[in-house]
Amino acid sequence: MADGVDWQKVAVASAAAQDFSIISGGPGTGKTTTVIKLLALLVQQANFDNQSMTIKLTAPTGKAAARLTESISNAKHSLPVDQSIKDAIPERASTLHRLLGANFGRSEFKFNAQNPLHLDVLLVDEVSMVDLPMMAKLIDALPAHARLILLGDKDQLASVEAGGVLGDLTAGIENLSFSPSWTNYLTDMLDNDFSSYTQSFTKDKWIGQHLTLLRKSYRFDGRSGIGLLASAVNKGSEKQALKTLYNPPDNSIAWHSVELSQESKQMPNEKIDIELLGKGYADYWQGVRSNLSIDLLFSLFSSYQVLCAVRQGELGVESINEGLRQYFYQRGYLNLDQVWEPGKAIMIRRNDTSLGLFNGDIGICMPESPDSNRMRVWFQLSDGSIKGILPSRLSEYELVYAMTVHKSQGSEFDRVVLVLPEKTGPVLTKELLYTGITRAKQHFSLWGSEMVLRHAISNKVIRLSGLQSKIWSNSEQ
Ligand SMILES: Nc1ncnc2c1ncn2[C@@H]1O[C@H](COP(=O)(O)OP(=O)(O)OP(=O)(O)O)[C@@H](O)[C@H]1O
Repeated sequence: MADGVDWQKVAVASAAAQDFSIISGGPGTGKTTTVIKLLALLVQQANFDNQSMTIKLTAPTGKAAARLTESISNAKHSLPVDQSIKDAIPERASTLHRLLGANFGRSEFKFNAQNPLHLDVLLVDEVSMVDLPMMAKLIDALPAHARLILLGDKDQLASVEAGGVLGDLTAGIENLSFSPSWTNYLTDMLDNDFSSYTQSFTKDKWIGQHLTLLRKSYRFDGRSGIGLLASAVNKGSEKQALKTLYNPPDNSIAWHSVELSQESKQMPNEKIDIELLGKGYADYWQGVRSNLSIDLLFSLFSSYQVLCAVRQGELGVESINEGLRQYFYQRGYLNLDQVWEPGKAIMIRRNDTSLGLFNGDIGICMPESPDSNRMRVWFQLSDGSIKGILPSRLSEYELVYAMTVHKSQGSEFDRVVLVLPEKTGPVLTKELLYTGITRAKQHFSLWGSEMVLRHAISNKVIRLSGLQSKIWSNSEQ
């Protein structure tokens, strides 16, 4: 293997030279930093050739698109390039549904093979959440000359729907091999020796040159509690994960071990401490009482999140949400008689294109104006703007003081609490744990029994789509 390779540079060299590339990396490995430089380079090349270039940014959910909008606009401002180049890079990302022109009441998208999208470069973030049918529709809608760049973390949970496209496409990414011509290209461009990558190259490993794995996290020190725990879980190492939890190297992680009763070995004999979970929202409720702006309330709300691995059961998202609602009532934050009142936070459960809302969008209930009693549910749209909707117009939604790990994909929070279920089960996998842990930027705390935790770490998602075998079947991974 080539030593001292800067994989961010490899990613740029790869995506600049080819129409299709995938950049995978864990949190803080520099996906945005890399891609913003890549976009600047593509614009510069187009300017040089006297061509205009239309770039579009997209992500599977509103939340992920809002994060992409924020991170691209931040990264763009610190780019050391001419303003004209910055101006050609968009800041606003849309959801995939919006990009493809979702039509209310119709299953077909406006943009498709017959009516392709108007763009030259498409950047898709959080690709781990995109399922196979959606990816197929997206590829169909691309014009023939388009350049497609996919970003994501291959180790995260795959989409709940059919087919984990990113996991399948990147299955052999840890052991890449390159064709001799590609090796020469990288060697010339980057001044590193890539010759060891040609050794096991066979023709069917064509995809290797389209993949780059960013390996170094600039956000977490690899030796921090969150970094060590995420890496232990990712490697499936129960021993290292438990060692990190029992003897954390710093105060970025906490472990609330729930002991199992001797008789059943299945039920925790200690209930979860709802008060402790609820206290994490104290700043948010303070903000609600002080009538802070919706922007500020969203930022307070997203600084803390309770996550659950499952929906049902005593430690599932439904009962934890109910427990939190009762706790907020006891604290005087909520009045259980009122359906809609300041501070109630919900998540949309079904796309509603007529309202411009998508499954997973989060809404906060607050008065229409500071001196009004009329409530609206406010949503932060993918472009960063805020939209207020009359509660009576909302149909399928649920409370969101706690959410499932699946729903948390594409979001990050300063502090995360992950509640494991009482019993093991097929949904509890190392990918789910890894996704939950890596949602936390500053502090992660885990509630659950050691037995359930051990099971989760040793349980891998089994992928059912045929894409992986089609691409990698003859390759040694
Ligand atoms: N090569 C680098 N050298 C120093 N700092 C870097 C480098 N690459 C990225 N960073 C810094 O690391 C932090 C995370 O980078 P970035 O936001 O690009 O990562 P990311 O993979 O997009 O993260 P995520 O998707 O998890 O939000 C940023 O503060 C960025 O400035």
